[in-house]
Amino acid sequence: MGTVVESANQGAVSLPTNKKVTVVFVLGGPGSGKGTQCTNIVEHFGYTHLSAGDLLRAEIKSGSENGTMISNMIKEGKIVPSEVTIKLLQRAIQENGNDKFLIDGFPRNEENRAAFELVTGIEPEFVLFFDCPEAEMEKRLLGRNQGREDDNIETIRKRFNVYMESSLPVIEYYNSKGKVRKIDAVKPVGEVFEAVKAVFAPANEKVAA
Ligand SMILES: Nc1ncnc2c1ncn2[C@@H]1O[C@H](COP(=O)(O)OP(=O)(O)O)[C@@H](O)[C@H]1O
Ligand SMILES: Nc1ccn([C@@H]2O[C@H](COP(=O)(O)OP(=O)(O)O)[C@@H](O)[C@H]2O)c(=O)n1
Ligand SMILES: [Mg+2]
Repeated sequence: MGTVVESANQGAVSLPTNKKVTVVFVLGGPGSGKGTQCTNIVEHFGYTHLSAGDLLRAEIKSGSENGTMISNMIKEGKIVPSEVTIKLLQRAIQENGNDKFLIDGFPRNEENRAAFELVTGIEPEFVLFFDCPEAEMEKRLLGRNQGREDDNIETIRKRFNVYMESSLPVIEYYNSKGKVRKIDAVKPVGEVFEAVKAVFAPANEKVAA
């Protein structure tokens, strides 16, 4: 079952305005393994991976007028206003030929969730939720080594607070609608992916097992 993107993009580039897409939200705390597992899902199930955090970091690098604001918010572990993030997600969906998307790290608060639904009309097929204890997430973030400005203990603590206060309620919201597929994310990468596969397979299997 697909949904329709009502395009708000009236820019110079001609983009499809009514694209039917399937969306899976990939949620979980910072360092729970969202990005790692999305890479595996892309390989096995043919989705396109859109990381909200990666899109925001690319926007900073592109020299956008919002760059300084986004950069400051990421350093503080705060959630960037939905308007900015949704525009980036919409553009990425419209520019991509695929019709199946993993949206990783979004929606991260109630404002993200409600605005995305209102602007795009998209309801997720389901929400993949990586459940991981804070101590394990902290250890992973401190060892991530990707040169991220927010992978330091001060920002990590702020991000954990934002996660508890703002992101968990979004997961609860989808849980009450029966849409959450919860994964025990504390195990090694391969074992976590086995659990992920059970959620996506067999309907979506790209190649025969
Ligand atoms: N199951 C796992 N066990 C141990 N380390 C992991 C696991 N999954 C991811 N990692 C590592 O933890 C760090 C954070 O993972 P990442 O996929 O970036 O998480 P997120 O996108 O949720 O912040 C990375 O260095 C990654 O290699
Ligand atoms: N929906 C989102 C996603 C990320 N972000 C910002 O980007 C930061 C990094 O997000 P991320 O998804 O790359 O982080 P990880 O969970 O992968 O560690 C967040 O802490 C927020 O500051 C946001 O403002 N809104
Ligand atoms: Mg990530």
